[in-house]
This record gives sequence, C-alpha cells and structure tokens, in this order.
Amino acid sequence: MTAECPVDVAFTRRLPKIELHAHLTGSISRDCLHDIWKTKKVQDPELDLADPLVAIPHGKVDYDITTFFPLFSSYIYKLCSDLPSIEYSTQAVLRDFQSDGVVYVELRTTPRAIPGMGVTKDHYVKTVLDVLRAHTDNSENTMRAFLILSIDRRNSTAEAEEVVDLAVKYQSAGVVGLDLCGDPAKGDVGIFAHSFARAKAAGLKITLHFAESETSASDLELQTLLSWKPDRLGHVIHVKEEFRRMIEQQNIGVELCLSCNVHAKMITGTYSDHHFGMWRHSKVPVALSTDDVGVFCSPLSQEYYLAAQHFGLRRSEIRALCERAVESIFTGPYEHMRLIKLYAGWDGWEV
Ligand SMILES: CNc1ncnc2c1ncn2[C@@H]1O[C@H](COP(=O)(O)O)[C@@H](O)[C@H]1O
Repeated sequence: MTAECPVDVAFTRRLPKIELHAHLTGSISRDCLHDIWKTKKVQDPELDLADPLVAIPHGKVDYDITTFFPLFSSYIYKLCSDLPSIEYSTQAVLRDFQSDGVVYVELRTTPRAIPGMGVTKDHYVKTVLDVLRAHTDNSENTMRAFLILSIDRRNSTAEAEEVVDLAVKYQSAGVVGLDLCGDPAKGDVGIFAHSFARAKAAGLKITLHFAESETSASDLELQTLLSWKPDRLGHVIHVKEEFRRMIEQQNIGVELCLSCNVHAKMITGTYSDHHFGMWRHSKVPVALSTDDVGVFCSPLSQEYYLAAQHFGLRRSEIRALCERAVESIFTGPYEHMRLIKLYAGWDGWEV
C-alpha cells in the first residue's frame, strides 16, 4: 500500500479531517433525534410530535431547497426545544464527527430563544459553548471544537446585531466567527452590512453562504457580500467568471458540500459535475464539508471518498486536500501549528 493506491472508505476515515461548514442542528443524526423523542415521550405521553424515524425516515436524503428549510422550523426545532435536548444533541454531534476522524471542527449555529422554556439566545449559545469547551478540554478527545454564530437571512437588523453582541461576548469562550445562512430565497442581505463590519472590527472572522441558488446570486448581492471582505465563502455555486476571479485574487477559502448540493439538486447533474472539479485546481484553500450530515447522511469521510471516486484522486491528493483546509481555519496560531504538526506526523497510508 502506498500513497498512490486507490482511495477507500477505511482510508478516508483514518485521515485526519477538518470540518469547516457544519450547521449544528442539521448535523444531529436521526438516531439522536429519536433518543430525544423517546425521552420526551416518557416524560409527556401526550407529546404531539411524530417519531423522528417516521418524520425523517432513515435513507431519505432527497430534501430540496423547498422542503429542506421547513424541516427545521416545523420539526427539529420543536423537538430540540429545551436546554437538555440541545446539550444532549450537541454532545452527540461532536461524538459523531470525532468518530469519523475529524480532528478540528468549526460548528455553526443560529442563536435561538425558546420563550416557552425561559431560554434566551444567550442561554442557547452558552449551553452549546459549554459542551464544545468540555469536549475540547477532555484530553482523551482527538478533535477540538469551536463555534461560529449564524445570522439567518430572515433576521431583522436588530436580530443580527444581537447575534454580533453574543459573538463578541463569547469570543474568549470559543466563538471564532460569524456566518450568514438561511433560505437563499429570503431576505435582503444588504441590511446586515453594519453587523458584519462590527464583527470584523471586533476580530471575528466572517463566512457567508454565497450564490447558493440563482435567486441569491445577483451581481448586486454578490458584490455586497464580497464588499464585507469575507474570510471564507460557503457553497459558491452560481458564480460567474468575474466573481470567481475576485475570490481567487482575494484568496478567500471556499467550503464545498458535495452531497448536500447533489441531493438538494442545488447543482445540475451529479457528483462529477460538481464545481469542486473547478475549485480544486484554483489556488484558494478548499474545505470539503458536510453542511447537514443529519439530513444528507454523508459524513466527512464519505465526502472525501466521493471526491476521490468522481474526480479520480489518489491517496496523496486526498490527504493534500485535507491538509489545505488548515490555511482557512478561523482560530489562531496555536491550532494552525497543532494541525500542521499532526499532518506532518501522520503516517496512516496503510493500516
Ligand atoms: C442547504 N444548505 C444551507 N443553506 C443555508 N442555510 C442552511 C443550510 N443548511 C442549514 N442552514 C441553516 O442552519 C439552520 C440549522 O442549524 P442551526 O439551527 O443554525 O444550528 C437552518 O435553519 C438554516 O437556517
């Protein structure tokens, strides 16, 4: 076995991986949702929510852009509706990433208040951060976890400012950046310029969902987003040459999500048509990412395997791709150095 052998799943699982685009709630597995549902059902037999294994059956991954977003508001948020379930599901998400061989994760989440349970957005963020911190501080864990707070495109300016306040407040506790996410068919991104400028001025990094659908890829929107000087961009699907050049000139890292884009029919065609085929030859750092592994069911090791299969990459190329994501992580020199050393000392070409 050498670095030039064909890639298999055992290899991509062994490989140390960096996950930079994973939405916390979308990363909760069905089994974990089912556990939460069972606990709630025991506490309250009248609970009026379908079993997750019925609502989101195993094997179902064909959520498109119109059915995907309502899944959160109409189901998962109703189930994960108190601090114990948020804590439990965050722990499970971290365990899942770690057992897939992820060594560094920047999870992202939209601060959520649950008024009926007396939960504020501050409680929500603190609860998630406490779980991340406990994971990272446990020396038996091989993965370290950090948090990005998301502004949803449907947010008002005041709500966006509140997210920035929380990000700044919890910067020293593990919040490393700010994201813009949510249904690309909704909202006017221009209203968030001040929020992203304030985050940047406070030393937070910025990542933006960029040109995810044709409706969110107008010249005006893309110019606006690039004027905020983002550090990374997610998806980058409907990007014409002019914008592609700007991304390359500014060396902005891209977060690419193969299975999500294929299953949700966000791209035309299948894996081999994915724009990863183009970006992998560019000079910007490319981070393959899962987006919502709980929904699309393709862990990061599988995403690397699929990239190898559909683009004919060898072990050495897949390993180099993994390592390249180090360039665009949002934490400082300590994590950079840890990851660089980890890759330098890695020798898992064969078992
Ligand atoms: C198709 N890809 C995507 N594009 C845009 N936004 C997405 C997304 N996948 C997930 N989200 C955003 O993340 C939230 C769930 O996680 P959190 O509650 O924040 O942890 C969703 O409600 C949506 O706003």
